[in-house]
Amino acid sequence: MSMIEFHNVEKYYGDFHALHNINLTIEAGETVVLIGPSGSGKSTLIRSINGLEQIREGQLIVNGQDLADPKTDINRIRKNVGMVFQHFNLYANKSVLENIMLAPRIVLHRKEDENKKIAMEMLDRVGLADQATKMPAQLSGGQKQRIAIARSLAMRPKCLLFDEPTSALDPEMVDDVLNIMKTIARDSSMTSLVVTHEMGFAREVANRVIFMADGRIVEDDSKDKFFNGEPTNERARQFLSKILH
Ligand SMILES: Nc1ncnc2c1ncn2[C@@H]1O[C@H](COP(=O)(O)OP(=O)(O)OP(=O)(O)O)[C@@H](O)[C@H]1O
Repeated sequence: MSMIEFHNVEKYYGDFHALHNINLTIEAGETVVLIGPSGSGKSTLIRSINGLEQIREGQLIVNGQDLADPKTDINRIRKNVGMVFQHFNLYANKSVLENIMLAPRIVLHRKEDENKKIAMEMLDRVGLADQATKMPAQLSGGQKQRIAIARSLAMRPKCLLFDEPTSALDPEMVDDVLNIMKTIARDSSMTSLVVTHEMGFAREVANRVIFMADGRIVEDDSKDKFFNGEPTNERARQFLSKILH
């Protein structure tokens, strides 16, 4: 079973046609980087995978469940598909540890002692075990994003969606976050779909690079074909030459 399948998906915001005939299959364990100009539909595509945006036509199957089927429980999908946002979205009035423990407690009914143990393991994984009792406001942007990643990992998802996770960060904090994302990408049991402008990340750990323009997927290549060979699509080629120089 594939992790994610888009079949002829169309998405509208009112009259605006945001996604055109999206066909895309992502297998378990893949790391897929999604790039393209501003407004090309990258966020819309990624947000539709965990039901933050609703598609109008076509079929979208995530972890074997059809999102368009009214019987599908979106919370069951969200248990397995975590999301990391540009602006962290931590709960400001809860400690770092509480931020991480909240969803497993409520959604998975994980026992308190096990929940805390796993939360501390995840904090350790992102190098912030010593920040457990801090409040989000006491952390830097890079630390907040690492906590947001730990929070997603604590749900033990099969798939993680990253929507420009480093673009709100000061440059000196970007690498710390990317290094954690690289370890996640190398974990073959995790599927990740990453919207990013960080081409170093894409070159190092992506399996595939997808390029979007005007709400369409216009290029879907292996990493090597994309970066070594010339992408077939003219806009992808232009975009690539701009960001690599
Ligand atoms: N809630 C919304 N209502 C109306 N239009 C929207 C909404 N969200 C996005 N759009 C429009 O849909 C198009 C695709 O937006 P989207 O955010 O998916 O692009 P993107 O490729 O992620 O862009 P960026 O790189 O700037 O984040 C844009 O033209 C945007 O203005």
